[in-house]
Amino acid sequence: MLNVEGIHSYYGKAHILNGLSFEVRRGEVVALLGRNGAGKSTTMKSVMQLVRPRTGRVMFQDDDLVGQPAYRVAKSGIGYVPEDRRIFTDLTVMENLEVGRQPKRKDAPDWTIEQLFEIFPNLAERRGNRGKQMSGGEQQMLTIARTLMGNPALLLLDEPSEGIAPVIVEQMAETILKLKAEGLTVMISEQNLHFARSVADRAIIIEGGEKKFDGSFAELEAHPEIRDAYLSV
Ligand SMILES: Nc1ncnc2c1ncn2[C@@H]1O[C@H](COP(=O)(O)OP(=O)(O)OP(=O)(O)O)[C@@H](O)[C@H]1O
Repeated sequence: MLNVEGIHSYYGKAHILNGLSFEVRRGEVVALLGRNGAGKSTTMKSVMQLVRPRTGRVMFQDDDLVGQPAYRVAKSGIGYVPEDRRIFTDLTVMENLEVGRQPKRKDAPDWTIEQLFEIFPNLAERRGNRGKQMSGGEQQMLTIARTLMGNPALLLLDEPSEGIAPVIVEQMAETILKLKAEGLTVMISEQNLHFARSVADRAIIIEGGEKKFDGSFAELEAHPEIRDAYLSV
């Protein structure tokens, strides 16, 4: 579904992604792992074209996204939830969800607000509340739910377990598994190996903008030296 092929991305002169290639297949949950500064967020931004790779291709359903405006990437079916939650604090939960509404798309789950309330019961209870009255974890859930209102075929979640209470982290894991059960393809970036293993089918480890490992969590467990070299656990 998504084929990233040899991308090089920069911030000014700083060379951040160094010929990175990987694939995300339809229906799987993939975890992009790596230490602080490894290039996980830059990878997601390079898929969304918020950072434009200077070379390489980002193939999404037979289309090269490189050079396309970010809004068109979103319209083509990739939902992106950045690290910093971006809800409208003065709008209610319902209004925030309405803002995200996009037409149906073939090949992608089609969400109604009621279906999203089944997956995010906390949001259902707080549907009339304004964004600013919600906890960090609830805001994180609302950002994801609003992104789903765009009916993406692929969802990119940048560090979904970061900065939220442990009980909400568990809910977040359950939520991602429910989305997978609905057939959504998901890529998460994570520093939390335990969380990643609880939701993802496969791990891709990057360091210094290069891929160092691509395989199952069982394979990763069989090679503790890889974990020790590239992950902080
Ligand atoms: N806007 C920017 N301008 C310049 N350098 C940046 C910018 N954003 C990130 N970087 C640098 O790019 C490198 C990769 O950062 P990136 O945010 O992709 O890492 P990450 O793996 O997502 O880590 P984190 O967990 O900190 O988000 C780091 O060295 C970082 O300092």
